[in-house]
Amino acid sequence: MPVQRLGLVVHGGRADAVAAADAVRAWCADHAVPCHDIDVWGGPESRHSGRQEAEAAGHPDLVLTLGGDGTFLRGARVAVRDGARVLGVDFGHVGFLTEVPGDQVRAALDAVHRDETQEEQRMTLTLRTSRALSMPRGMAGLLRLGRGPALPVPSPMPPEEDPGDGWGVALDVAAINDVVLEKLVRDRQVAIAVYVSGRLLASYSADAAIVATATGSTAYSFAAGGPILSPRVNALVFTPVAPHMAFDRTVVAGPDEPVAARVLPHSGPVAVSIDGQLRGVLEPGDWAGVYPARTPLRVVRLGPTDFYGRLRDRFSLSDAPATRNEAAPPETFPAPGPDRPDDLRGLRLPPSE
Ligand SMILES: NC(=O)c1ccc[n+]([C@@H]2O[C@H](COP(=O)([O-])OP(=O)(O)OC[C@H]3O[C@@H](n4cnc5c(N)ncnc54)[C@H](O)[C@@H]3O)[C@@H](O)[C@H]2O)c1
Ligand SMILES: Nc1ncnc2c1ncn2[C@@H]1O[C@H](COP(=O)(O)OP(=O)(O)OP(=O)(O)O)[C@@H](O)[C@H]1O
Repeated sequence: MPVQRLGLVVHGGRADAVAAADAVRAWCADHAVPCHDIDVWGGPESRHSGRQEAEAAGHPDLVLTLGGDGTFLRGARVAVRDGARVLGVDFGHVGFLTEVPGDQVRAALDAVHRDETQEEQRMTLTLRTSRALSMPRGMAGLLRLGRGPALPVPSPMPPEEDPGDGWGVALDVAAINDVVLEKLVRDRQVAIAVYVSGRLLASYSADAAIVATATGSTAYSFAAGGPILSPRVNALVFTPVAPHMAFDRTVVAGPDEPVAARVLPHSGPVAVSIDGQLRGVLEPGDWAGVYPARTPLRVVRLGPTDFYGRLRDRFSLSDAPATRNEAAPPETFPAPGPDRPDDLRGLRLPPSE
């Protein structure tokens, strides 16, 4: 379907992204597509939830981001609320989530408009907490030392969704990368009992506990020693950060196996971060349960994804020194041939020639 309305998220600190935004507006004018700038950075009065941003932008069906992974996450937060698609144009440092090189923005928009693109659905995470989240007094000032003003605390889902006592409060939020429970103050670790699929796994005293999606498996979860998951996998990846115990392994849970944590009595305050943004604080006695959100993120792909090529490229993977004298191996396996044996037909492999 052609683009009906475009929401534009721009990394204002990058001259090339700002210039590309002008090209996008010109493309929209040429194609009679309404274009709405979405200010996801704004001051304290203008930082809104994804749902409010989507409404203020007139519910775009395509959110285009011009920036790095952070800019993509900010735009995706708006897109996922409405089931809109998101396309990331790369003007950043890592560019794991962005799809299109900066100089190909017009060609990419043409392809989307002509319906020549593909869509990839990424599982997102949401959570229930024992009580509505709140932010401690003075936090807003501290957050200004970081990436700018805080997002609002997530609202509870409408009451009709809530079955009542004991199940806590369902929060109206969708994480693309991760939900992180981390220590709020540097000298007080989090102490949490962790449950997978409703069963106690272990109690941890740690700097943080990460619950990541496959998308987030290359972000904080990776830095904490977690595994890399294909974006095609729907799973919850639980990884403790610096746990003070011998068992520090990741546990990968299925999409119907929630990961929950009870904050233990002697724990320090626990910051709840969603995709890197602090959204509230839990205290001893509180709990949080993380599970798949109802809406997946719809990511525009210009062609078949080469996730593993991107992995090799973005993480600058180098081959073992012991293989240095070998001839460079072929880029693909198996060598492409015209006909694929029957038993390989259903598998995702590089296209045959
Ligand atoms: N130690 C760490 O690596 C660490 C610590 C805190 C948060 N984070 C991550 O930062 C994310 C927020 O990203 P941001 O750009 O707004 O803040 P940021 O700039 O602090 O991000 C940190 C880095 O993570 C990269 N990144 C983000 N999502 C990624 C993904 N899915 N795969 C690979 N790399 C990814 C970014 O490009 C950036 O280089 C959080 O969701 C969390 O996963 C990482
Ligand atoms: N329009 C804007 N107004 C105010 N601040 C902005 C604007 N655009 C970007 N910024 C600031 O730029 C920074 C964006 O950093 P962030 O790391 O999220 O970008 P990114 O897209 O991930 O790019 P990179 O890959 O270079 O990190 C934030 O500090 C944000 O406040």
